[in-house]
Amino acid sequence: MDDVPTRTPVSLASRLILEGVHHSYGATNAADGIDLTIEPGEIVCLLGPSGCGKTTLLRLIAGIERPSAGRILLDRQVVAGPEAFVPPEKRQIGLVFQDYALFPHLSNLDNVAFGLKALTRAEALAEAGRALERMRLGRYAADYPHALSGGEQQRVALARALVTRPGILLMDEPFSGLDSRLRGSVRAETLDVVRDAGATCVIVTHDPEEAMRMGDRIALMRAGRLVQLGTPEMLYRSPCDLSAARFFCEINEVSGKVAGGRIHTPLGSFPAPALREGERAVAAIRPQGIEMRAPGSGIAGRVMEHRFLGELDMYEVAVQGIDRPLVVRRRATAGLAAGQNVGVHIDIAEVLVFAATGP
Ligand SMILES: Nc1ncnc2c1ncn2[C@@H]1O[C@H](COP(=O)(O)OP(=O)(O)OP(=O)(O)O)[C@@H](O)[C@H]1O
Repeated sequence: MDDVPTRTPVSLASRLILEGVHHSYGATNAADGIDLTIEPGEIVCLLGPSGCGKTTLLRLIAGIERPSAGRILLDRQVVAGPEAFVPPEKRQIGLVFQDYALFPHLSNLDNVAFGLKALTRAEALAEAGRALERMRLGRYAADYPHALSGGEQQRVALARALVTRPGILLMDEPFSGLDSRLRGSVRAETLDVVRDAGATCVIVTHDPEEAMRMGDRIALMRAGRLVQLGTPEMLYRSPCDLSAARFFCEINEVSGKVAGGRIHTPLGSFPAPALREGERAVAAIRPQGIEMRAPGSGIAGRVMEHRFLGELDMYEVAVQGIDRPLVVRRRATAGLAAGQNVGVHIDIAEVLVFAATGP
């Protein structure tokens, strides 16, 4: 094909609004009053541990499930609510599942052409062919999905989801079937294609790093609820509670008590302006926020273990007054080995303070 467009045709991106959305399976509240607005063209990742309700929310948006209360709007149209329910095929959505859900008995070209029901067969095949070309899969058009690698199958699934130019693209753990070496490149490619298409996009993932790479915003979920919504930086820097902090980064948790607006711990005192006087609290210290200098400065510590991990090595450092050694991540320091005494210094910018009785 000579006249292959290099960019994916632009969709008319939809605004998605969820208002007080509830859904339960028996006694399990899989969606427990979700309010969320996603702007046209925005990529939002639904992030959270297994069973928190991410897939249920995606299925509600798609129209595969119907909410027991609340409303879902696409642009100004109510697609789910007490007064209306629009079935999935009428919602102008594109879906990409974890297992790609390609039809094994159809060629890659026919898989992509499948949703183009409004076109003649010849038009649908031509359009599907262009979509495969854009994904650099044109040479596999006549082949069957099983002959492709996982990454290529994922791209066929993405071509199929985008060929109808949906206003909103919904992806459920789209990269989890790929091995870790392939995942990074397929992720980056997918992000380019989705941005080019301009579609609003909701991606379900349980991987915080993936959410930070892909999402304009991240919606952090727990037990059917939305616990925090914001940019990746906002969620990483200012997690709403200790559980959210733990979810984003390995942390050292050091207990202490609040006095004079600060938490006092064996590692020193840190500002705790939002906490009550006398309250038990936890200082969460990121491993990269701990520095080891010559003994005699800072807090006395001893290196218990050193593991070479490439760019940043991991050290475990015992400090008096703390039950477990601190996990420290630093560039490998020549000669710093297990058994050595060090002076521990904490970078206050890497310390978050939370009430001890978090969820
Ligand atoms: N069809 C169903 N019948 C009964 N319970 C269900 C059904 N689907 C989901 N659930 C329950 O609803 C809750 C939310 O499930 P959901 O699959 O939405 O979570 P998730 O965050 O996507 O989890 P995962 O990451 O493991 O896929 C879980 O407790 C789950 O066991």
